[in-house]
Amino acid sequence: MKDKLKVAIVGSTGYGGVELIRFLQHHPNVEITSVISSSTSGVSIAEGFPHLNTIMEQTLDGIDVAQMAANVDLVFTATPSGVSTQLVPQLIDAGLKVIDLSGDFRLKDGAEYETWYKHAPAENRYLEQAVYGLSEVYGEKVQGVDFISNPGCYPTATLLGLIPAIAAGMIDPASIIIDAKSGVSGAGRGTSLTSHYAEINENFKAYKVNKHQHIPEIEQVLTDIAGHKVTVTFTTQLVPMTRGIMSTIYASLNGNYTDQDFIDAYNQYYEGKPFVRIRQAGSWPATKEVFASNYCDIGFSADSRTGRVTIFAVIDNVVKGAAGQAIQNLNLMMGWDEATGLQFSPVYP
Ligand SMILES: NC(=O)C1=CN([C@@H]2O[C@H](COP(=O)(O)OP(=O)(O)OC[C@H]3O[C@@H](n4cnc5c(N)ncnc54)[C@H](OP(=O)(O)O)[C@@H]3O)[C@@H](O)[C@H]2O)C=CC1
Ligand SMILES: CC(=O)N[C@@H](CCC(=O)OP(=O)(O)O)C(=O)O
Repeated sequence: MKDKLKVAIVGSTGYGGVELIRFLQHHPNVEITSVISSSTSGVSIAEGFPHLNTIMEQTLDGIDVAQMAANVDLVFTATPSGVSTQLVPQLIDAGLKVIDLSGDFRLKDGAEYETWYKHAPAENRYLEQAVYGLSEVYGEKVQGVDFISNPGCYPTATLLGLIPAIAAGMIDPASIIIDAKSGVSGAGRGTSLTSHYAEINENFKAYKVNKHQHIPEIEQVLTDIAGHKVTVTFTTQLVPMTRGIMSTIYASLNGNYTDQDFIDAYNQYYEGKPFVRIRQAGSWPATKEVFASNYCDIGFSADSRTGRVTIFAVIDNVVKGAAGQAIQNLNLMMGWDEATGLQFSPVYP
């Protein structure tokens, strides 16, 4: 039997890390060799996460780069921004493959990173080495590389919703407005007033308006696709649910395009991509329809009266927006079927 790829998960006690465990446990080509926490070690992960009782009782390890280099092939870093900047270069220098879930290596321009993330950037050579893993768009670039920067949750939904229309010249990139909503798990497991039950329950709340760190990430990719500088208006709102992102996108049409024109263009762009599903005309996706799965569902309404299109893209932020796409990228990196270990139906209702 072929040897399995040995992986470690740093940040395994966070939402992204625990979701990596849920999927990787069933991945036929992977063995989780080490689950790592910077704050708790020597106890079973099931102690802090009783839903893993009898399923995953591995003991949490501390961070030890030399030990990882000796025992594993690849490290997922599901760590906060600012932490990955410090840790990932050490892992790469130790000869490990890395898939980083943070925002620390997504922006190619270190100065721009510092402006939006308010942390010092990683050295340029690491920013240059990182391949941005929006799987459906940059899947070929990811193949065979050693270091992938996994996209942000909002950018994943937004970019998958926009790229085919921009690539086909169907919309004016200068007109794009993105109205994005996220469940609270997008903010991670750390406690803050924002995710306090009494603050979020029965509440809708805009935040980081025109200051969100995903704005430059979305613009960087759209600029690459359009071939000229693209800027967007992007607003994030917290909604009272646990998982899910809906990105509602408005743009001016470049012609008399119908819903069916969009459906055809998107089906063509995403042909052979198992995790993007395009809705029929008159049907728009809901977050529950992708819950706990790696799917991104997209629907349209092209309006000849206003000359604008509304595009809806939904994902589960913890899966397609983080752990699921990271595993899809692992599969692409390793030359495996990109759906390996990810073929679960959404949980419904
Ligand atoms: N939640 C989401 O929907 C998405 C998250 N992301 C990104 O993925 C990363 C992980 O997010 P998420 O799981 O939600 O975050 P959480 O806050 O839930 O978890 C973060 C993890 O990082 C660990 N950690 C904290 N500080 C350090 C440190 N100094 N050194 C090493 N480990 C540390 C924590 O565990 P411990 O104290 O045990 O070490 C914890 O397990 C973040 O960069 C986030 O921005 C990206 C897309 C979507
Ligand atoms: C609901 C919520 O708070 N979401 C977070 C997404 C954080 C995240 O995923 O950050 P990176 O992708 O930059 O790592 C936010 O808006 O900042």
